[in-house]
Amino acid sequence: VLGARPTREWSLPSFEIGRPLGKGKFGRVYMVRTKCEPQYILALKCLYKSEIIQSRVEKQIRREIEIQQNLRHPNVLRLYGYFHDEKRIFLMLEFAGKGELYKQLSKHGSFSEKRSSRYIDQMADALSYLHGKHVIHRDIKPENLLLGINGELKIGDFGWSVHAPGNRRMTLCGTLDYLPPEMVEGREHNEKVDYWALGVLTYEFLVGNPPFEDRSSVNATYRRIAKVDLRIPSLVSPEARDLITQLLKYNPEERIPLTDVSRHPWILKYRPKGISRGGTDV
Ligand SMILES: CC(=O)N[C@H]1CCN(c2c(Cl)cnc3[nH]c(-c4cn(C)nc4C)nc23)C1
Repeated sequence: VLGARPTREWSLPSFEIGRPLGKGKFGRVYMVRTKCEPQYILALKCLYKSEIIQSRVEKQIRREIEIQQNLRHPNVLRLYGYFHDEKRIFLMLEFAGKGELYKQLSKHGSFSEKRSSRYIDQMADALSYLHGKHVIHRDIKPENLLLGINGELKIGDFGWSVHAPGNRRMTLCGTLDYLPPEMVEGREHNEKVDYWALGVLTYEFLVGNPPFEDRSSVNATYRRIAKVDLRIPSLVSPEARDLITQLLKYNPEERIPLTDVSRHPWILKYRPKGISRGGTDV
């Protein structure tokens, strides 16, 4: 859309500001349009420097920008560029026409086997691409996923991604539900943490809640993850059950590799025969 690296300098006056799309941790996201021809629609993410410095996440934001700017994949939200003024940093992000996936998930409760399978197929594609560039996402969950205009899945937030392998102590601000045992136990971890998260995501799409959720306490969730206390309801098909159990292995080395996910029976069963661009007819 906006070419590899915009030769021109972007600034706030380059855009007509539209409606707010939502808010991230450190600021808001607005739908905007470039003033000059050709007019592009973008999502402009505004981050406040003061908040970034206060929360001591400057390095993380720099990493997010550096990582996402170099990624080009149909299931990864593009970061076209960024600019800043004295108070704020602005990220020029691809606009995902069908919005946040978690809103669809909470609206429907859970997704059909076909819709879930199509999403997981696209996630496996995107994760293979990221791992090929030695990027671990580390924060795969419905809240970080967006939907393009044709229903195709887009991984959005790269706030927690690192270059593999990582074992940085992370202030656990988000949900623990997606963390694998090795991260819950603060041990060294590698890109196989995303395999575990893919298994959690598959379960949550089909069942409507994450597998180790225990609303009684954070520690209860910790314990269930560390024990891999996995109970898959009978509503889940045997093929989906097989894939989930092959991803949710305590030992990272035993988790089914992404190449095998892409050719798993539950994935092949629903893959479009024609040349459709991997979208999910919703
Ligand atoms: C943490 C974070 O950035 N979360 C969200 C806010 C909106 N944002 C979007 C981003 Cl970053 C990109 N594209 C979006 N499209 C939408 C959206 C579209 N519809 C119809 N409704 C919405 C909402 N939102 C975005 C990411």
